[in-house]
Amino acid sequence: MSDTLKIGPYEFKSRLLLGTGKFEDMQVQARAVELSEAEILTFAIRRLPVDNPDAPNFLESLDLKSFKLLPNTAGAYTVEECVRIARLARASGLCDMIKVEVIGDPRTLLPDPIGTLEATKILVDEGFIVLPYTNDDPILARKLQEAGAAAVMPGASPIGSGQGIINPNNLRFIIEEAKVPVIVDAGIGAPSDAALAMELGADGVLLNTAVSGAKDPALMAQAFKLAVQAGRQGYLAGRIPKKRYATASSPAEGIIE
Ligand SMILES: CC(=O)[C@@H](O)[C@H](O)COP(=O)(O)O
Repeated sequence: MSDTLKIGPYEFKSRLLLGTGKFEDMQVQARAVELSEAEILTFAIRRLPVDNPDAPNFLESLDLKSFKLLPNTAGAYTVEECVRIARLARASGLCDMIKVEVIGDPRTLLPDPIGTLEATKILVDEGFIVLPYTNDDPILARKLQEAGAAAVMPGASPIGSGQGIINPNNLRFIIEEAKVPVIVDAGIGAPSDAALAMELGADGVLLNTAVSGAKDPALMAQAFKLAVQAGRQGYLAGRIPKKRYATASSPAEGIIE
């Protein structure tokens, strides 16, 4: 049975999306990307010298033809900035997919929900395949889908915090109602967080800091690959319900008195 992640017209075997640009060493980044088996890589457009493609940059150690690039609008604090950055990405031929980030506050880096919705509407109208980074609000997730988002990307916890999933209940609400893929993005700290997101029924996980900041990023990337696969299989297999009291593991029938 093929179990692929479908975003807009694209289909992926891997459900792990990886952020780039935060690794200390570009060779380590390349090895981590390889071991993660991620097919979608995200990067901040503002950190790329888009007006000079020959200038050194953090993507050059990667064979970009092997990946789907997901440029993001990191650093945008207004709708106008976000839309301008997205248009720049498209004009530079980077990709038709865009991860919308409209940040509402510099300390928490939480998204501005109203700006995110507005930017999503504008960019969908302009023909982008829009994947908005959003907070874990089920109502906003619904409105983003109604606006034409190709996926919704609720944060597990603040970007780079490594706190893991703060509100699994909200994620569950978003997942239950979603008609597009739900990709848990940001705040993932350990492979177990990614496995939990997938067990909850998320379609994918996007992370950066947990791998790029690990003591051994390549080994951690591999651990995340396995965790996402395990979580997905656990979800598809259907976990047992939680009960208040014990149930004997060995059935009572057939026991010799
Ligand atoms: C694009 C990117 O890599 C981040 O914006 C993303 O939200 C990952 O967050 P973490 O670094 O917390 O995984």
